[in-house]
Amino acid sequence: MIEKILHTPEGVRDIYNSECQRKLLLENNMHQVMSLYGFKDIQTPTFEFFDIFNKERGTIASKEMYKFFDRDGNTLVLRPDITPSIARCAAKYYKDEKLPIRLCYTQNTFINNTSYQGKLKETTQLGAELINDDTVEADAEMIALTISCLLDAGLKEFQLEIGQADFFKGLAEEAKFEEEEVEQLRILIENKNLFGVEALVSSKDITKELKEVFLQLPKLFGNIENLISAKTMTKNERALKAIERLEELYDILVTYGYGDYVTFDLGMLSKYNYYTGIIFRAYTYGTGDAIATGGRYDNLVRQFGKDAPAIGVAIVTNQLMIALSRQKIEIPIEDRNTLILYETDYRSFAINLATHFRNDGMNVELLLKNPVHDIQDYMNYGKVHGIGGVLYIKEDNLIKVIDLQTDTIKDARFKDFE
Ligand SMILES: N[C@@H](Cc1c[nH]c[nH+]1)C(=O)O
Repeated sequence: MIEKILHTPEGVRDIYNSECQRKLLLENNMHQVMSLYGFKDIQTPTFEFFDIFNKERGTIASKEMYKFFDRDGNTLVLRPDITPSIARCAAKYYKDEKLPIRLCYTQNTFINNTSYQGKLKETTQLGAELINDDTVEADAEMIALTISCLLDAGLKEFQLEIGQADFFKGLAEEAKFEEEEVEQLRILIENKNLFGVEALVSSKDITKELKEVFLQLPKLFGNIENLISAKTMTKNERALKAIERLEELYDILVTYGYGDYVTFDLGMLSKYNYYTGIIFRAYTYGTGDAIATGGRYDNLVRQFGKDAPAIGVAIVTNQLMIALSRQKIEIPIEDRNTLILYETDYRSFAINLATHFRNDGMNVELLLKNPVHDIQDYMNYGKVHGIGGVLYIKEDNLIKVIDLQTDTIKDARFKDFE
């Protein structure tokens, strides 16, 4: 029975010991990259009013959110997505700012998805949002930032797939599809279900040319040349503009030196309806899920009262950790702690020594030796708990210096540490 209270609910888990150390280090390093691109931190609340994430915003479906009530009867949700919260903050705190705003965050999201294949319901996102910039240069910057972060994490082989929400939207607009049909078609194309697309499109009264592009859509992916061929398939202005934007984007990414990391997919559509322009996802070996997702959302901030274009990305740290571990890429953590172990008689000396070392920036674990345990027990303990060395204060004026990396023991005098 007591075992039961040790369990966590399906979809959430404890992260501890070296895994936790590696996760935080990874997040810190990538956060550093975001700082190098000029992004400034923001923290938003873990739960917000349901309205921030409702259907109109275009985030996830209501049934996938964790909802609850406050004592006044307001419906609250655990944030399933951070972009709408940032849009709210941009409208609230930067209302009159006309120039670009760069915000970044490391926060958890909560999605009540079905529990298949151990999918996590709480994940950490390392995100960046660039508001008040509608240029293709901003699109390129966010993609370059994503690539820089993934390279910094140690990944070598990954691809960033880029789509353009407007390509599909332009065609759907021309076909005069109902909202529901658009949604159906979106799912079929996203799943590359050619038969489904054919069945749906054939039942509609649209030109042969338009039908053909819809049928081709799930196949319109690959390198930049595939985009050029897609241009001959339609005269739809919005769709053509979408391709031109992608071509320009590619040119800029080549300037960044990142051309080889990107491919294009005009059939890529997102479950998030707030995307208005480019959308992208990063994939690598070792996990089927995207390790980063992002896109342009030019209409979302307006819903909170500020007319501002925006683009952002979220790197999903948990997925990235899985990929790194399956690719055997190390996140190098150091065993940086020193253990000062002392007998009661030497308490003052031990405390003073620990303070002295801490003032010098060393991590010190201070421990009174329990006679029940021998020195070997403490050495084993140190190895499991990230300790590089033990200073055992045993006798007057004698310190045993134990190096846990080499298992060597040397004697030192008190004065050696003054
Ligand atoms: N919020 C998106 C990622 C994103 C950040 N900015 C724009 N898009 C997600 O959770 O997938």
